[in-house]
Amino acid sequence: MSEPSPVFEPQFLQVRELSVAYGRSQVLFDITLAAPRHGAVAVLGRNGAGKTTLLKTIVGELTARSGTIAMDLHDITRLPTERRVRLGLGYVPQEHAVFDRLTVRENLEVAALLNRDLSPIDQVLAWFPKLGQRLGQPAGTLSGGERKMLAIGRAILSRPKLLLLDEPTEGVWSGVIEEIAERLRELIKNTAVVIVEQHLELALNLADYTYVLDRGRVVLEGRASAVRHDPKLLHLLAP
Ligand SMILES: Nc1ncnc2c1ncn2[C@@H]1O[C@H](COP(=O)(O)OP(=O)(O)OP(=O)(O)O)[C@@H](O)[C@H]1O
Repeated sequence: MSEPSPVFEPQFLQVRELSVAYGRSQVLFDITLAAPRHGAVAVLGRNGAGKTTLLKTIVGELTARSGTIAMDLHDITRLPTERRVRLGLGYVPQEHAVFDRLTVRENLEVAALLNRDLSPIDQVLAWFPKLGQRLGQPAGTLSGGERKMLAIGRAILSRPKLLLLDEPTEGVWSGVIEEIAERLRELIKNTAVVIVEQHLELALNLADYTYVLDRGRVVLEGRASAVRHDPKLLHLLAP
């Protein structure tokens, strides 16, 4: 008797041969990448490699020149951002992820208002108890770590099925990084996550699979455990 063929779960996010340009300047070249329904993939690469451009194109802030983006088998390549959000897309951008002049509470309330599928703000506070002590404080006065917690908290209020995280620990004191990482580990158990992260150890720890970009191309990919030991890795990340 022959072996039964393995059953593969379809990937939740499927990016195929994606090319993106700013005007005449092409920045991404034929990127192919996938993320499972429950699990994280990391996107690494030195400054300017194209990581943020990739996330912005998946969100719909930038338009693909060619290639396709599918989410849960829906082709979203030409959909406006709000339709992608309705299909379950969440995004924590690298910058301007919170309203500086609004308090922590107001930031969370605005996010809850914008999302139809409300989950209580209390859930965010249970996740990040530090925010509970800062509810009346303008977000602009938070520490780097607290701002990231608020940004992630705002994103999870909509219970995204796919969450894109652009440098969730940038500017965060090392003592707080593990606290954020712990929450992300919980989230990854039931969410598709794409994480762009400079903190190599953290990225390889959280992700099942890793893509390394260099000048807009995927030049190395594989299971995080294999990429970690690839001799090309440090060279590709060197400034
Ligand atoms: N609005 C823009 N107009 C023109 N070129 C841009 C624009 N934004 C980014 N670029 C260029 O696109 C390339 C990729 O930038 P991107 O921000 O995607 O890289 P990155 O890998 O996210 O870098 P970093 O780690 O520094 O955030 C860079 O060469 C950058 O200068």
